[in-house]
Amino acid sequence: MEAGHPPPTAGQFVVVGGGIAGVTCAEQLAIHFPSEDILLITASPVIKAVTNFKQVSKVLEEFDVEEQPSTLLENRFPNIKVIESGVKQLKSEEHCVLTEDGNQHLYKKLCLCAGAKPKLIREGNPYVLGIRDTDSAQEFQKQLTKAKRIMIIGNGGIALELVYEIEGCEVIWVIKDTAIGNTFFDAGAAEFLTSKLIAEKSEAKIAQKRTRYTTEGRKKEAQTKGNAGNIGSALGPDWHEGLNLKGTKEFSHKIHIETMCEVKKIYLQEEFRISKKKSLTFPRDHHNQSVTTDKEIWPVYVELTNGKIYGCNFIVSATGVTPNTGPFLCGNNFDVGEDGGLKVNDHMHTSLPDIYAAGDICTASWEPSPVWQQMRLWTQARQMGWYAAKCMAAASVGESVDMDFSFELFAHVTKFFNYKVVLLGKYNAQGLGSDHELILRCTKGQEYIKAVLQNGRMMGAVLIGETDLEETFENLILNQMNLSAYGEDLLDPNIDIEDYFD
Ligand SMILES: Cc1cc2nc3c(=O)[nH]c(=O)nc-3n(C[C@H](O)[C@H](O)[C@H](O)COP(=O)(O)OP(=O)(O)OC[C@H]3O[C@@H](n4cnc5c(N)ncnc54)[C@H](O)[C@@H]3O)c2cc1C
Ligand SMILES: NC(=O)C1=CN([C@@H]2O[C@H](COP(=O)(O)OP(=O)(O)OC[C@H]3O[C@@H](n4cnc5c(N)ncnc54)[C@H](OP(=O)(O)O)[C@@H]3O)[C@@H](O)[C@H]2O)C=CC1
Repeated sequence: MEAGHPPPTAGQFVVVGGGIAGVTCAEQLAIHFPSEDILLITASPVIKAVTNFKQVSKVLEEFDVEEQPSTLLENRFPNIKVIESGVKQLKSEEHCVLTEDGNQHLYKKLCLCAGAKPKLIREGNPYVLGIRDTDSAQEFQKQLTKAKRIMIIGNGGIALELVYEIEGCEVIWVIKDTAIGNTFFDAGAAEFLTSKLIAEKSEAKIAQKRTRYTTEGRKKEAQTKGNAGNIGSALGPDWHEGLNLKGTKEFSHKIHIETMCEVKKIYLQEEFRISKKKSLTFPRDHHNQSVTTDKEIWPVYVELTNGKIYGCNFIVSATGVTPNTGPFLCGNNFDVGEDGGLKVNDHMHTSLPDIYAAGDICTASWEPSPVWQQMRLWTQARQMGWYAAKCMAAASVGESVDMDFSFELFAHVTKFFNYKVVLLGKYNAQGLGSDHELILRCTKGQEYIKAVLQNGRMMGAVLIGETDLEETFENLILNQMNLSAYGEDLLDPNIDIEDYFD
């Protein structure tokens, strides 16, 4: 053992990370073993608790997330002890973790749930912001209140939410693809949503989604920012509800989309002034009107791979996440996936003895069901944390456990541009090649429904709007009924498909 450290506590169940995955895992372990102490070690002074959990259908689930002081968790589960200190080092051979407060903790079984970090287009550039936790979201808001124009890079969940929510600030949205929202939508769904984006945004306040964060937790977080370099838990749905996402201007929405390009070079103001040869591009809105004469001097200029250059106040890099596997895991020989996550098998077990992982940090490395894929989402963090606890419990008493049902079918419910969005199975025909057919139904401004079929069987679906079809489609994907005989009738609005199949 490390010289100078207090003697380690006895081996127990230890969970690292106070996000959805870690907290769910600790809670389940506490329920399985009421007479044992469960240690939850987290770098953030608030934890994320799942509340109001509702199983909407067999696989679809909805819940709220509350950011709470860790004492609330300890009150609910007297056998959970929370340590608010980052893990400095894992010593897997010694079954021990060292924390930044100078203590060491022996584990008999450990679950790593340390989440992920934003994957930024440029590390260390003060004008490039990522959004992950409460602190980074607040920093973004602070910068936005002084901004006239910002650039958003990326085409996934965060970018989709931001372009819809930001007001009073020009947005140059830079995407690699031809259509918006590539991580969730195909071109058809993107077109359906784009029409909403360019339509004048209603003055009415957008209906709230879910999630409330307690100010209690926030206050405490502000007071205890002692864990320099450590990240807080990821935000979740409705993270922007409490933030005033308004720039300095009076207009509502001004978005210019640059498709099929990436960032080539970022110039600071001074660098740009020196390279005078470059001429500025004036951004245009959807009517091809110049939105500015651009006499402005901007703090930062961005050259895109299509040759255009835009000045802006700052850049948001909404370009995905990287699993948070270092430096506290250095020196341990984990198998990692292509995306850098800790590989876990069908029992959430990593490649090292007695170490499990769940949530954004891990890479699912089992042979998945044909209609499931990993995405770093809230629901999967909860499901993985829950299932990891079940596997840890079973292993410690020598029992076997079957794969949890939630991994049978990918199911995600969320909101984009104020539409309810349900994604099921291979919703974008991922991995199906050209051997599939799509059946579509679209009513502009109201709903967009897409069913993905292969050999007459439904493999996935996208449901945008209040379609009420999620349960029926979920069943059709799960039971793999041959739907060839129904053809296009499957989405005929005159046929009540729910009655047909339920
Ligand atoms: C802006 C934003 C919006 C999102 N919106 C949605 C959405 O609408 N729907 C959806 O499904 N998903 C959404 N997500 C994704 C979702 O939030 C994550 O997938 C999920 O929260 C991951 O949970 P986790 O527990 O694995 O990790 P995290 O929530 O990141 O938790 C990791 C925990 O580990 C702790 N930690 C890190 N390092 C250490 C260390 N060395 N020692 C101790 N503790 C450590 C952290 O402090 C934190 O408590 C969003 C993400 C972001 C950033
Ligand atoms: N409502 C919801 O469900 C929400 C979910 N989230 C989740 O939070 C996490 C973080 O969100 P986000 O950052 O948007 O991540 P996402 O993974 O959703 O999207 C990242 C986007 O950035 C693109 N990209 C990656 N690298 C570059 C680059 N160098 N230049 C330009 N574009 C690039 C990706 O394109 P490509 O795919 O081609 O690599 C993709 O379009 C994700 O796990 C996401 O699923 C976030 C907000 C809302």
